[in-house]
Amino acid sequence: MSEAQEDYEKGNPKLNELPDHSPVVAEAIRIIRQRAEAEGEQGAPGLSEHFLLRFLRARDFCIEQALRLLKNYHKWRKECPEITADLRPSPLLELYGAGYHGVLRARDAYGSRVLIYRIEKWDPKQFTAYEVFRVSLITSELLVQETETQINGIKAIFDLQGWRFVHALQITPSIANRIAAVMTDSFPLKVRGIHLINEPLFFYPVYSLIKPFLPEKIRQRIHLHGCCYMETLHQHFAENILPPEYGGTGPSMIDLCKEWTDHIMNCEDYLLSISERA
Ligand SMILES: Cc1c(C)c2c(c(C)c1O)CC[C@@](C)(CCC[C@H](C)CCC[C@H](C)CCCC(C)C)O2
Repeated sequence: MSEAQEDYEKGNPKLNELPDHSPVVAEAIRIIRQRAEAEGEQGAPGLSEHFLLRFLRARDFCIEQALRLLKNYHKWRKECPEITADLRPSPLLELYGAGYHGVLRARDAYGSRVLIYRIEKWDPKQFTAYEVFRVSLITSELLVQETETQINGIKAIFDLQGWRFVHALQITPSIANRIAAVMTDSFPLKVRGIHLINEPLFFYPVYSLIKPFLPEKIRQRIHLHGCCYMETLHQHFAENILPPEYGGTGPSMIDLCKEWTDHIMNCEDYLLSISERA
């Protein structure tokens, strides 16, 4: 068995560093495309090189696992039209405007992208959990285009300040199931860390709804910091990349939220083109 064949069977993180057009990468793309076509996988975004490459990188070039991820991705999208049918950000502008979501300008020390969500800014009377979920999917679809993010993954900080009973009611078992699926084997991003801060006691029942669906590997990457999070959060993220709201010296949340909103609004045509009912 050749070296490349062995890598394709077992996966090898070293291949992630190879440039898009190296022969080993090109061969992997050829194999996975052939198999995907043979199994009738032809979703909305097609089977282009750059599309297939993100599945290979997410699974360190193990072709079997990358193919399973690709199938789960298509299946998940079809099963969740409330989330995937229309990925245009404009219907969600008020949520963005409230400052619900931003992405840090700088990557962390491991090259991961860092996302921040502030539950306090989500009014459940105005937006359903499906719409709030869509915010995360839109960001994920844009970040997954970046080679560095395909290699080094993402980290998310959820600020659960202001989490209320009305929020908890939105997290039905079916939503909990979708949260777990998209974090584990239905989206081609490596989830390198989930940091919950300011979570109140009555968030734990919601967490225990999601937890059973998560594999051990992901569970270990979820950190519950509570309300005295500053010190423990700073063990994971350098102060110079965090906004002042979280004890850092980086750009403020207002600026980050605005920047990210402007960016996704500029990508509206692309986001429409990859919507499930485009
Ligand atoms: C590709 C991708 C997506 C799409 C994604 C997340 C991650 C890590 C991804 O890699 C995390 C967030 C999530 C699952 C959307 C969550 C939407 C809900 C409605 C937010 C409510 C608040 C949660 C009850 C808070 C805790 C959830 C953690 C245990 C993730 O969307």
